[in-house]
Amino acid sequence: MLRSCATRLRTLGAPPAKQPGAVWRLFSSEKVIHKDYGLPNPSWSKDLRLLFDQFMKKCEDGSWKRLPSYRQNPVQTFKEFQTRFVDPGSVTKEEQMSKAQQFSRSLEEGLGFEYVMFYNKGEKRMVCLFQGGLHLQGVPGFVHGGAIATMIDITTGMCALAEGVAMTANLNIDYKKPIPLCSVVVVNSKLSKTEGRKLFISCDIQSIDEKTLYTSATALFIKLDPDKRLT
Ligand SMILES: CC/C=C\C/C=C\C/C=C\CCCCCCCC(=O)SCCNC(=O)CCNC(=O)[C@H](O)C(C)(C)COP(=O)(O)OP(=O)(O)OC[C@H]1O[C@@H](n2cnc3c(N)ncnc32)[C@H](O)[C@@H]1OP(=O)(O)O
Repeated sequence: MLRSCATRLRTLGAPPAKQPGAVWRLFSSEKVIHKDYGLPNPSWSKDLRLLFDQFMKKCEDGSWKRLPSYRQNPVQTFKEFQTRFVDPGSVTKEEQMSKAQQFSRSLEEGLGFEYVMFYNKGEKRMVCLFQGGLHLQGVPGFVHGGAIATMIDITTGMCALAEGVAMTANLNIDYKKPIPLCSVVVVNSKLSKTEGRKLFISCDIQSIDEKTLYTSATALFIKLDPDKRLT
């Protein structure tokens, strides 16, 4: 389903996957550099690089695909989303739209959310390799629960988006062990059931040696109905 996910995201205006660093002209007066954040940077630990390399190997036979990740979606993405699902009276102004950023990509490199996602279409599984930086602290030395929820929402969300444009309706999280800051963990999500527009997705977060289960969660996403306005 990844091809259709990628196709859908492109339909919504995301930059094509094969053009990291390409210059995208959104308005005649504005140029935005779209950097692909799902690639190694100097803040990535040895563990994260190692895991990244392992998953890139898995991509070679086509069973897994790495997802590119951008800080900003082109204005066209907003426009198409709003045209399809938002009441014309409540659409966001174009100037504001151009300044919007993906929340999880808006912090300084290495201090916030460092992650990369891989999708297995056959298994309907989305895996996220995540390193939580020092500015995600909750209890001293550990990642904030809200930051963990964010990563679960994004990972399950991307799993859901492979099926269509969907939003989180419900997220249940069991925090079993605290996640140390700067450690690398594996967020593993899978579409477990579909009922009409409802997508049920399970998710857990484990240490890289799989010995520690930090978090387990279930999420319900609802595919948006084009005949209903969100606002
Ligand atoms: C959306 C993305 C778009 C574009 C992507 C572009 C770029 C991608 C780049 C990065 C993406 C990163 C991933 C992002 C993932 C993050 C996702 C979010 O954070 S979404 C934000 C949080 N969620 C919301 O704000 C949603 C607020 N809720 C709603 O707007 C609505 O409730 C809804 C979810 C849209 C559902 O409303 P509908 O009117 O469409 O559905 P209903 O007729 O009410 O229900 C259908 C069906 O589902 C059952 N149901 C609904 N809600 C719940 C619930 N909370 N618990 C259990 N069941 C629920 C309902 O009972 C109906 O069931 P049925 O009668 O059996 O059919």
